[in-house]
Amino acid sequence: KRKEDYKLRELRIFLRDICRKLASNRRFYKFTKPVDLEEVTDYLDIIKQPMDLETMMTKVDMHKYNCAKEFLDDIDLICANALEYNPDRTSSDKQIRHEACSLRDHAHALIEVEMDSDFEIECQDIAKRR
Ligand SMILES: CC(=O)c1csc(NC(=O)C2C[NH2+]C2)n1
Repeated sequence: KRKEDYKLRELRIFLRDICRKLASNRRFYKFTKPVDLEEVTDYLDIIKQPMDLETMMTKVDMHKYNCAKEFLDDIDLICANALEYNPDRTSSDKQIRHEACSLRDHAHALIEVEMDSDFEIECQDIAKRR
């Protein structure tokens, strides 16, 4: 095991905790699982790269994230997808857009508060080398 592998293990432990906290917040319920393509039949016509919190937890376990920025890029993707798929002036579209923006802001704020900035810089250097 190299020194940087221990850093990436610490990153995975941290990101699992962030993912758990977001997925347990009822406000973000719609983003916890992949959109059901049998219910929402036109989803893939509009959204080319679906993302959700359960998929992100699996990606943590599969060592797909080498720094918190890569994790936040997928959070931003969840949000952008929801804004794109729900653009209308209806209250249901407005509500899901609000929930999506809240997920994005909560995730960024949680990581900002809980993550040592030097640790993220070290992880981003590892990410660059891989
Ligand atoms: C995850 C996501 O963006 C999502 C799941 S259902 C949905 N939208 C609707 O069901 C209708 C409300 N206007 C269309 N958006």
